[in-house]
Amino acid sequence: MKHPDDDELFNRLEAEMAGTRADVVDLDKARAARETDPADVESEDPTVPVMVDRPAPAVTGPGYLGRLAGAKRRDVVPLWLRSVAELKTASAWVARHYAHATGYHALRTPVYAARLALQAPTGLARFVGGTMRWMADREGEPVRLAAVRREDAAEYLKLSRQRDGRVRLRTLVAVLGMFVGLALALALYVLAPGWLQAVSVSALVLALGAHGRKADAPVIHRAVELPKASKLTSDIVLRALGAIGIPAINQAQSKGRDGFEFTAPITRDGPGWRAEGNLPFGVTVTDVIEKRERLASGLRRPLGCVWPEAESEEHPGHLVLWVGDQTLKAAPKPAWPLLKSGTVDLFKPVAYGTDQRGRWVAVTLMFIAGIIGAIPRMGKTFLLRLLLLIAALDPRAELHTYDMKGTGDLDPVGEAVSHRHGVGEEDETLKYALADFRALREELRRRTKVIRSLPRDICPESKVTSQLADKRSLGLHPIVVGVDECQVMFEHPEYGKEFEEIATDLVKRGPATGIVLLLATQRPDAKSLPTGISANASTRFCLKVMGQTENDMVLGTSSYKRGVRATMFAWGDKGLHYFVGEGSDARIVSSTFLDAPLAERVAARARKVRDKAGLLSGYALGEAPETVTGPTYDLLADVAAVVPEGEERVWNERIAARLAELRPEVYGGWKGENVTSALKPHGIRTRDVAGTTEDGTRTTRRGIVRADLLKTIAERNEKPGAA
Ligand SMILES: Nc1ncnc2c1ncn2[C@@H]1O[C@H](COP(=O)(O)OP(=O)(O)OP(=O)(O)O)[C@@H](O)[C@H]1O
Repeated sequence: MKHPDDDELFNRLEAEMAGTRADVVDLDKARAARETDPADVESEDPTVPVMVDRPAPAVTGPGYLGRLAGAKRRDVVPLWLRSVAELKTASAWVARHYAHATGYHALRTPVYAARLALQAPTGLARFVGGTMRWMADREGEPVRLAAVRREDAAEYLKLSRQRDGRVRLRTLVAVLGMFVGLALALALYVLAPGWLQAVSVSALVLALGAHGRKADAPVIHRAVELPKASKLTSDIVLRALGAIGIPAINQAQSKGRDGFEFTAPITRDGPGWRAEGNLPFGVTVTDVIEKRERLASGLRRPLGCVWPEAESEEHPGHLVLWVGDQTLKAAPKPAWPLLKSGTVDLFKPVAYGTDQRGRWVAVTLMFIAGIIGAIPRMGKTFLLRLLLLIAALDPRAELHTYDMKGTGDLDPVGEAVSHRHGVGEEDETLKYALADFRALREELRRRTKVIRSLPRDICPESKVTSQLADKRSLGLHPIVVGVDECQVMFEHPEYGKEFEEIATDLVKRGPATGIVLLLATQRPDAKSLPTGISANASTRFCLKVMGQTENDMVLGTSSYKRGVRATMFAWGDKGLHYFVGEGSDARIVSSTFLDAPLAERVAARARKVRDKAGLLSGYALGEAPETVTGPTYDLLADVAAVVPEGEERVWNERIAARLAELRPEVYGGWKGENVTSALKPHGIRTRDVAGTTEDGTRTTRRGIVRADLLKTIAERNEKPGAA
């Protein structure tokens, strides 16, 4: 007969035998080996297989100190108690709750009194009836009747005697009580002042009214309906995990195991419960996130309450499950700290939304290039406006705002503080925007030169700092450019390529020079958000999208696969988005909701601060833009000029050097890569080109084919704006 451990034994032996020997294993011998010390076996009998699992050494892994050093310490003081803002918010909620309850009941006091007075006769009847029953010892009656039915004379006599004694005593107490009561009433009637009489009678009536209440008609109703959130227990979590249809969990549970190993107790975490632990081997958190809806069904909680997450420092099978008391949408949001007062230092993180647990999430706008993507009507414009308002609150920041949708959503910011502001997709606006973008490119070049020329001790990291931004003479103040519906720019038949070229440059080199580009689009695809831009953006905000392609376009390649899926947001989840940036993993954030009047209020405050500091400029002052530095050059023509006929294939580094010679003020400092990225938007592909270096070595480097260049120029001339 097969021993029940044989399978396990085989599995263990498999690893040992694989590739090393092909002996037929004698199971009895092997079993015996399991019971003997493997070390002995190894030394004494070479034919017996060596066990794969060694007995645990006395000390496993790092020593005590090592384990202590690596231990994860839980917070002594919870986060919400450490943050003054969160403590204030929590206290304000509690205060508001009780103020509301007090007001609610105070207003209804007369109604409550009338109801109680009406119920007083019933209460009196109940009181009298109850007293009579008590005096007559009615509670013992069923026992006495049972004795009668059993015809048990001895028992009956015993019970009757006891009852007689009890009735006598209770009657005495009742009569005494009645006399005391009457005497008290008489004394009150004769001696007490009017108010005390009134209070006593009212108290008596109310007490009788309360005694006469019906169970199904409460006198006092609740002032607030508290959401009922049941406690999250391990049973509920296991039940839900077993119901989502992951085979490894189901198999474990069918064998009587849990299928999930809790690594910490289930605790309260903000306005919800947090459970964490290890999924079975091979199951990842992404597998669970994919089945979030089923998980919510298993937990019997609304979808908006259930947030399974991975923890970046743990293995991919470590699940952190946070279950909120209320859906993210319904949960009360703390007031935005910058709503009524305060200014911003763009070099520091600024709170712009809250996470599932109601904690502030901050964004540092400096040194980023951000993209915002979503399907229409999910709150993309509101989010962009919020970020621009944050920028507006740093008086040093120069704002360039473009609302290509043309509905005026960015006007509160634009009218109040923007240096450049454009609304609509008319040709005039696009020309204005293009001129501004060209000026920004020039500014970018100027800034790179300024930064390069600064001594190391002033500019140690070769990028703008808050101190450098303060020095107006250097002109390195933050510039924040926000474009809503940016696809209008990039898809424009005439200016699209140039917009793309400049925006790509701003995304790549802008952050270090203090220029921040924020682009929002409702159609995140390669045309509306060119890959040169989407791939280089450092910060991403993705509200609800419909599919994997859009998701990865906004959040970065493979995000969908890793379980970062903005497709899971519901239609009503406005303002809810995945936020990638600030050097951390994707986080779910509910952005602060500021409607147009609130936005106007914040913008007006921002304008006041700027006005005081004398930092208002451009559009906000009603100034027309200075004559725009249009393209004083044509890149394609310039490249054609430096690649003479006969030179069919040429290295980009050579083109860069020749361009720099041709127009040092424009192409000074260009390298081969600059040529590559500048030509890319025009559709000119860079390939491997064989050539000879200055010292005569034959080698292959990146370059272009002259025919491609000429073809693109011809197409452009034929169809103005095509390239
Ligand atoms: N953070 C938020 N919280 C709650 N509701 C919001 C939030 N942000 C936006 N909304 C609501 O969503 C609606 C749509 O917002 P918004 O105009 O920003 O969408 P959009 O994605 O820009 O749409 P479109 O693509 O049509 O421009 C707004 O009218 C607003 O009421």
